[in-house]
Amino acid sequence: MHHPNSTSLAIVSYRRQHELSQDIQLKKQKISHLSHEITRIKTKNATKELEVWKLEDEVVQLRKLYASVKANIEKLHEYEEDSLRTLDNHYELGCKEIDADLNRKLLSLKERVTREVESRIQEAKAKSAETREALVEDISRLSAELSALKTELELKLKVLQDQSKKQEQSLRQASDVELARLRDSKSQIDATIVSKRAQLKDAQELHEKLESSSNKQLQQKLESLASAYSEKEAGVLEIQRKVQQVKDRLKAAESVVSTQKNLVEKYRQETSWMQQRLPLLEIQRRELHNKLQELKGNIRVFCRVKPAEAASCASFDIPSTEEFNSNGKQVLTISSSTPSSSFSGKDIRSSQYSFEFDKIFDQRCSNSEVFSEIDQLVQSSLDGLNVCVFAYGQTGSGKTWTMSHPEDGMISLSLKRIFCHISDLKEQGWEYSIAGQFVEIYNEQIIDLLSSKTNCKHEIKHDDIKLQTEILNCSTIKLNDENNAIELLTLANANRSTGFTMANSRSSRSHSIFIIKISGLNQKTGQQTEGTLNLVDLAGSERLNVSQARGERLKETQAINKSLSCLADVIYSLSQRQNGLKNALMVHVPYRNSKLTFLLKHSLGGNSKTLMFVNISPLEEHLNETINSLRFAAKVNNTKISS
Ligand SMILES: Nc1ncnc2c1ncn2[C@@H]1O[C@H](COP(=O)(O)OP(=O)(O)OP(=O)(O)O)[C@@H](O)[C@H]1O
Repeated sequence: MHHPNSTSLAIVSYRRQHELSQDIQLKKQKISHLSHEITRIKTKNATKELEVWKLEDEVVQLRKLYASVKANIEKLHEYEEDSLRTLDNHYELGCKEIDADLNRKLLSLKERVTREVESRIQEAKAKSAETREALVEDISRLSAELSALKTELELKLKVLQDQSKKQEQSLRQASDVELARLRDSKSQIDATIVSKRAQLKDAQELHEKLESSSNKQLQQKLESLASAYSEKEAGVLEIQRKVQQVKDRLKAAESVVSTQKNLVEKYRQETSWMQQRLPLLEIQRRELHNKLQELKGNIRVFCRVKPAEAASCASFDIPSTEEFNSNGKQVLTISSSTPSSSFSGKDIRSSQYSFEFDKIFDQRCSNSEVFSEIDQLVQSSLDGLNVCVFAYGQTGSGKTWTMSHPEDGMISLSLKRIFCHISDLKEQGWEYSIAGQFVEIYNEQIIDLLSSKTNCKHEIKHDDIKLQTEILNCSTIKLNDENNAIELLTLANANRSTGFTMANSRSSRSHSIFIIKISGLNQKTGQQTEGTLNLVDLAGSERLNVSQARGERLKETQAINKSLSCLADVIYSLSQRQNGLKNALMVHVPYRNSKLTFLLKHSLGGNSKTLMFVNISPLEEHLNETINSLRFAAKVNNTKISS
């Protein structure tokens, strides 16, 4: 293969050869030389030519190869194009298929997604509806709460605003006051400054004056000022000491006050505790009080000896107040130098008699001392029990003195004590209602001493459940205080029979009974009580010669004897019952045998308390009656007479 460059070179070199051959001719010297060169070049050229021929051959070969390669390439191209076309076709077909498949899938996916989306939308819609409802509820609830809160906040705000307004007002007032005070103090300070300045000026003038005065005067003044100063200092020290003393005293007083306060607080607590316990303690007190009265005896007999008026007294041996025998009784011994012929049985021959009593009051005892023994029975009547206090004895033995003395008789003192207890018990919630009746039993007839009506029949009615007694048509006066009671007693005394018998006033021939009805209600505990206190002044017990009595007097005498002996029988039977004798409940108590015992039925038996004063005269001449009275006492006291 011949390269174009090589070809041009060959042409150039041929031309040059040609030129050179022309030059050779022209330059023969150089030709030989150059001929070598040429020969060498020719050789080289031939080699080159050969190489060119080889190269041209190679080029031809290569061209052939190129052509075949090109043909192959073209074939390959064709094949490639065919393949590509086929592939394109396949691709197009595949693409179409894939497209179709994809479209299908897409469609189904679309449908599925659409369905899914729709269902989700439905669900979401449903949920959103629920949520919306809940939200609506929440919102309405919250708005209600909000409005409530708002109202509350508004109220609070208003209160705060009011408070702040008030505070602002008070602050403003305080600041105004403070400002005024500051202004005052400023003006005071200004005034002080002015006065101080004036003083300073004075002092300066004085100073100048002093400076101008002699040294001696100054010295004297200085000394006097020094002594005055030391005096003042001592005074100040004294004042400081006194102030310290006052402070110390104040401190001590404060500590005393705080101790007192603590004590007061302690007492207050104790008082409130006591007040709480008071109703319970009151119940216990009542129970204990009643037990004590029972231990003392539900039937008690006391003897009271009237003060001696004459010299001819029987010899009375009365024990001292504290002297009791082994039975817990006091023994009265009477000795007589001239035994009375009216004594019967063995007593006639005896000149010394002994009687047992629960208590004996001698001639010196006052009514108040006597009352101290029945005081507790008055308390029992306030506690809801029925109580009877009798005064028994011959005419003139001191029954009326004991029972009805206007100042310190048992009636007066009992009333005083009742009203006193009532006011004491008020603190514990007790309210009492007191009513009084005053009757007389004369010839077995009841006479209402609070009424001026005569010929009025008074029947006795018993309430066996409440253990209370009622006298029909009998006046009852409500007693609110002692004055009412005094009015009642005055009225009774005025109405009391003033008819005279042969020897005595009719009052001595009748039994007088002052009935005090006591009803209590405790507002705090609801407890109720109903008690009756009967204060009885019995008819004179002296024995009358029935055979000598005529008409009214005979009737009186029989009635008195009957009722007194019946009273003794009733009390005796009751004491037998209470002493727990065999078949005690079988013991008959003859209440009905007299008006007196029938009237006092519920105040004599059961849990009621009976007290009998046996009033006796110390006179020798009354010894018979005294012995009779003591016998009566012995019977009701269920004791034996020793002689
Ligand atoms: N303890 C006494 N101290 C002083 N004087 C007394 C005492 N007891 C009685 N007397 C006096 O004795 C007199 C008779 O007393 P009183 O009227 O009390 O007796 P009585 O038993 O009530 O008589 P009657 O049955 O007639 O009513 C009165 O004058 C009275 O002053």
